This record gives sequence, C-alpha cells and structure tokens, in this order.
Amino acid sequence: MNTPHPSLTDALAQADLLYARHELEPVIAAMGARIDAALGGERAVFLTVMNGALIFAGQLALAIRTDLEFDYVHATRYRGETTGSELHWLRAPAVPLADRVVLLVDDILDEGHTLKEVREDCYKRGAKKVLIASLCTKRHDRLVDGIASDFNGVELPDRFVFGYGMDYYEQGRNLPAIYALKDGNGE
Ligand SMILES: O=P(O)(O)OC[C@H]1O[C@H](OP(=O)(O)OP(=O)(O)O)[C@H](O)[C@@H]1O
Ligand code: HPA
Repeated sequence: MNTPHPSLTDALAQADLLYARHELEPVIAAMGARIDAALGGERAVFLTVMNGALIFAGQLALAIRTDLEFDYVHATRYRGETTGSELHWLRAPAVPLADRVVLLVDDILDEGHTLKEVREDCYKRGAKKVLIASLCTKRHDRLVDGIASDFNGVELPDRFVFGYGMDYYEQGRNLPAIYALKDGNGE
C-alpha cells in the first residue's frame, strides 16, 4: 500500500510564512503595469499554466490594462509530489498562436523545465514573442539553460514552498500566502 501523504496541518506546523497576501498584491499590481508598458498596446494571448498559476493569473490579469485574449495550458511535472519528473501535457493551447505575442503565466519558475518546454511549444505554434510572468522564482543553481522570467514577483529560498496556488501533495493551493517548509522537511 502507498504511504499516505503528510497532512497540510503538519506541513503548516513545520513551515515559515514567507509572503502574505497583502505583500503579494502590490507586487502583482506593479507587475501588471510593467507588462502594460512592455506590450505597448498589443493584445497578447494570456496563457495560464494550470493548475498552480490559477490564483496569480487572476490577480495579474486584473492588474493589466491592455485587453488580453485568455487561454490556458495544463502541464504538470510534479504531479502532486515534491520533486519533478518529465512534463505531462494535459491540455495544449486552443487559441492559434501564429504571429501573436504570448504572455506565459505561472506561479513558480523553479528548475525551469516546465516554462522552457511550454515556451518552445508556443514558438513551434508560430508565436512571434513569448514573455514569461512568474509570481516567484527560487534561488539555486539548478535552473536549466536559456530560461528566465521577463517579469517576476518575488524570489524565494531553495526550499519547498506552497500556498497561493502552489501545492503540497495537492493540498494548500488556496492558502492566501506563500509558505516554505523548514529545511530538510517534506522531500
Ligand atoms: O520550474 P519547474 O521545476 O519545472 O517547476 C515549476 C512548475 O511546477 C509546478 O507545476 P506542477 O508540475 O507542480 O503542476 P501544478 O501546476 O498542477 O501544481 C509549477 O506550477 C510550475 O509549472
Ligand atoms: O517548491 C515548490 N512547491 C510547489 N510546487 C512547485 N513546483 C516547483 N517547485 C515547487
């Protein structure tokens, strides 16, 4: 039988709160203004990477004044676990991307495999420019070559994080803050 996953209550008891909602909201609002400036009036495809980006994407979209065309992809590399493997595509973009500016929106740029592959897919579909907006990035030296966020909210320590869309064994996504497990826990 599979070992049951640790509970969210236990995780929270062994975690530090890194960023509360009231600290993230102004960061996201400022990012929206920077994205408006970068788009220069062009109507981009706002491509949310489900599931983790759901909360950030909603807040970011409301902070962007330029009209956007919404679409989403569903790609998962962690599949409810705390370490990643190969990327599983559950849903490809539906909107034609040829000659479009695409704004890829995700909760976290960790090792970068997910956003790199999704960005490559957008270019294969003919996108003329792909910009990346992430709520957070992690500080470590495991980032794959050739990927970076164009717009990033906050930098996090190299610890497993959850909340604000990010899951701990599919739990805790709707916590209104980002938490980090204390070093050595949960992996
Ligand atoms: O930079 P990487 O190391 O590739 O990790 C980042 C990706 O991992 C998470 O997705 P996950 O696979 O957990 O699926 P989810 O969005 O459903 O949580 C997160 O939402 C990013 O898409
Ligand atoms: O630290 C993390 N937490 C949750 N989801 C993630 N996906 C990549 N890294 C993480």
